[in-house]
Amino acid sequence: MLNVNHICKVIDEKPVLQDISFSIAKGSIVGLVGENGAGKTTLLRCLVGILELDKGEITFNNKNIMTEPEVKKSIIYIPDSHHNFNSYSVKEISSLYEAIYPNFDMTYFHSLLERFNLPANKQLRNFSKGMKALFFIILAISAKVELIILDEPTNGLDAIVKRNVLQLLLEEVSEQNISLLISSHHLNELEKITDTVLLMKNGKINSTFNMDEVDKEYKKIQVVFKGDFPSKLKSLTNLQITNHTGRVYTVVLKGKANETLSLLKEENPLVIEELPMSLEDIFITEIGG
Ligand SMILES: Nc1ncnc2c1ncn2[C@@H]1O[C@H](COP(=O)(O)OP(=O)(O)OP(=O)(O)O)[C@@H](O)[C@H]1O
Repeated sequence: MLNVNHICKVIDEKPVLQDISFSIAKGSIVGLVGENGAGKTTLLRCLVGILELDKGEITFNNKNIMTEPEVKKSIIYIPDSHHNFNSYSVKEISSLYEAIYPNFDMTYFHSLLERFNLPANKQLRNFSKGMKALFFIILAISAKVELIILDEPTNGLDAIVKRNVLQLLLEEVSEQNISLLISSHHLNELEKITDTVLLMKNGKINSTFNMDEVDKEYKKIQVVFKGDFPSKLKSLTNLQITNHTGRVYTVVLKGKANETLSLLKEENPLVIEELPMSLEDIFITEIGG
């Protein structure tokens, strides 16, 4: 559906995106994660043609988004800040989106406003930060497009609304067979809903994870030795200590995990236990921290 082929973007002589390629299939939920300044927002802005590419191409349903811009009616991008809309009313904004997106469903839009207790007769400046975030997610869903791109969508939402909104997005994906691309620093939320996660570092896609196969690639182990952590294990390139409190160490093994696990066991640890691997563990292992 969406294909990104070797795209590059330079801003102020700085290479912000460097040779990025990936694709998003119909019906999938893809997460985009990376440290601050990695280039996530720039990438999202390129995907919808707000920023021009310096190299590479982006196609949606085999149509180039730059040379065949009508294809952008099938994609909606919700940025992480909505200040530009403050002086407009709910009615004005929904009418604007209805004019842009041919399948915009106004009846559904109003039913979602009601479901989430948002007023339909106010200006956006009267909404709290969380209400605005919720409003734009509802707007995106009501546009009935094929791909929704969300930048930090759950910032400012309280725990209950957040859970309901994520549930709503999941329902839309399974019932309408749409796709989602979500950039977020909330790794615990992303790991619950995504099929694939793209990890960005310094303007590049550092790695791509299929969330169902993470356990094959990594192992997270908690281990306690009688004395210090053996120095010969510390020098292993596929072993990273991610945490330690006293003599209790948490390590992540990447690749050849079973072989390295045997090396740990050979050092006769007092305790050795495998823990579930989270997206945050992957992030720390790959980005370093
Ligand atoms: N308009 C701009 N002018 C100058 N530099 C820019 C501009 N937009 C982005 N950059 C630079 O590009 C890099 C990537 O920024 P971007 O906002 O895409 O990162 P990000 O991964 O979304 O970060 P964060 O997680 O903090 O939101 C940063 O170094 C940033 O300073």
